[in-house]
Amino acid sequence: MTALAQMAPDTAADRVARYGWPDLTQELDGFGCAVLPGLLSADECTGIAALYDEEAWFRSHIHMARHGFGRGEYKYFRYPLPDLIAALRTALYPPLAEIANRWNVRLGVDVVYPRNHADFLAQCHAAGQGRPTPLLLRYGPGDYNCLHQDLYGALAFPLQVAVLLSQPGEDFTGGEFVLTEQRPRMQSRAEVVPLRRGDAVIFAVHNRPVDGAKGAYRVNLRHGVSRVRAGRRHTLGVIFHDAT
Ligand SMILES: O=C(O)CCC(=O)C(=O)O
Ligand SMILES: [Fe+2]
Repeated sequence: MTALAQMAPDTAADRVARYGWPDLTQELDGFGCAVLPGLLSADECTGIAALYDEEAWFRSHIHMARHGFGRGEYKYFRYPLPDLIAALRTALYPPLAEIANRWNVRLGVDVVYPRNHADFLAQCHAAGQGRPTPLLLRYGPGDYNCLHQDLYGALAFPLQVAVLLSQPGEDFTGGEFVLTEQRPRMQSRAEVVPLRRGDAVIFAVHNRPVDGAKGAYRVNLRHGVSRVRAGRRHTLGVIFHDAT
């Protein structure tokens, strides 16, 4: 077991509270994504990436090429999650639930997410979604992640987070985080999110409201990763709904 399991989980809430949530909310409302610079330290990034080779932490291992998902691989964590990852997921959820609830109001969706992640997970479990979805991804030269949506059942929390664990320009080149937004009867919009090691991107899982002349309409988002040109790139994915 690495030092990771011993990291103090109580700092996660402080870290999350440090960010300027009004500005982040504006970014998410305007563009469907926002960056949390330096959510993890360099040591934490190295520690989490190193878990990839410790089988005991994971419930499954996916080779993307076998499924047509791209090229590269990832592993889903099993419960109990490493402390730091569990603490971050719990701490990130409440501000995101506020945004998600406002989005639902704007879209006329009659769903209110509970304030605490534990209560949302209880809803997932009651709906037959009980498998953990946080994951570690590993890309090498030529690897990429096709545009996709991380939906794992009827219940889906509309925002998710990915943390870049490797340093662009040092550990790898290429491998940009990409989001596309498909607007009804319009051409798609792409967004490339510049990240440094330890930065987290918050983004919409499948759709979000955009204001139009006749009220808010729904746009459809997908995310992926462009081709890694050289080196190795690791990411931590934090999804808030559990899977069937
Ligand atoms: O590797 C990345 O940056 C994207 C990972 C991803 O698809 C996810 O976290 O859901
Ligand atoms: Fe994803």
